[in-house]
Amino acid sequence: MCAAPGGKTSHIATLMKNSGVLFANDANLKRCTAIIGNLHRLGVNNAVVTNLSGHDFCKTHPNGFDRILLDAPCSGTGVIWKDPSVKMSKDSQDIQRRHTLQRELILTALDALDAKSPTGGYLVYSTCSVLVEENEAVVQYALSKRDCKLVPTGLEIGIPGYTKFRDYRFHPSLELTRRYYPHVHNIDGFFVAKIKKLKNAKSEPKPKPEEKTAAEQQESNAEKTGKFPKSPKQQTKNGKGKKNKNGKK
Ligand SMILES: C[S@@+](CC[C@H](N)C(=O)[O-])C[C@H]1O[C@@H](n2cnc3c(N)ncnc32)[C@H](O)[C@@H]1O
Repeated sequence: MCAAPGGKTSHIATLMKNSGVLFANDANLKRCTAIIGNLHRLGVNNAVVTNLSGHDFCKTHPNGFDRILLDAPCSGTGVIWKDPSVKMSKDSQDIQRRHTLQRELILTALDALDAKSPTGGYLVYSTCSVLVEENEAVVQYALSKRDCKLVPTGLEIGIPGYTKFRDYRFHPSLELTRRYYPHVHNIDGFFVAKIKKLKNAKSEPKPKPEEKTAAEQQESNAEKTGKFPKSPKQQTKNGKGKKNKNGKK
């Protein structure tokens, strides 16, 4: 769904051996030309390249795809070793913007899948970010908004995704997702989740207030205020939680 320049599309095309139909979409027209170039170079002749925003993707083929890869636009915090400028060029507002876009795209991707597909109904969500806000929090949001469940990725390496992180609490099935770190796995920092869509009819299961996890509470607070909760380190830095000279908070 966010396919340029086409690295993963080319790999999928190789696995499909020019059978079936492979759609490669990207919102950036210039970057679409890179997909076309790569597919031509590799002799792929079963692919259709489209230039749509992911938001419109499900409108073209609602419930129409067997499998979707959403390799979402992200902060790139997993590839800092290749591009150290990421450390200086991204602030918390960038992360908030990406988190919002990722949540929109993951719902669109689920709406474009066919739950009744005899061979699929699967969405793979991935990022080259190591931030919980772009990974587990996005998947948790999808689980709360659509009838779907996490399934094993089938990947042999990688460590399980977080079910708890600082104040976040995620569904236990988040441990089926996989995280990768350069210093552990000698590859880019990466996150992968495989999701099975269970029903084509849209349903937004609304949790009762008492069922809201801390993370969901934070999510809705973040939606209201546009701000993520600060990490304990940031809170100390800003003086919150620090005692004043009289020993009072
Ligand atoms: C992580 S890159 C994809 C890399 C690609 N999957 C590969 O393996 O070569 C994310 C892509 O998302 C695209 N993108 C950003 N916003 C988008 C949107 N709203 N809809 C669709 N694509 C979008 C960007 O143009 C960028 O090419």
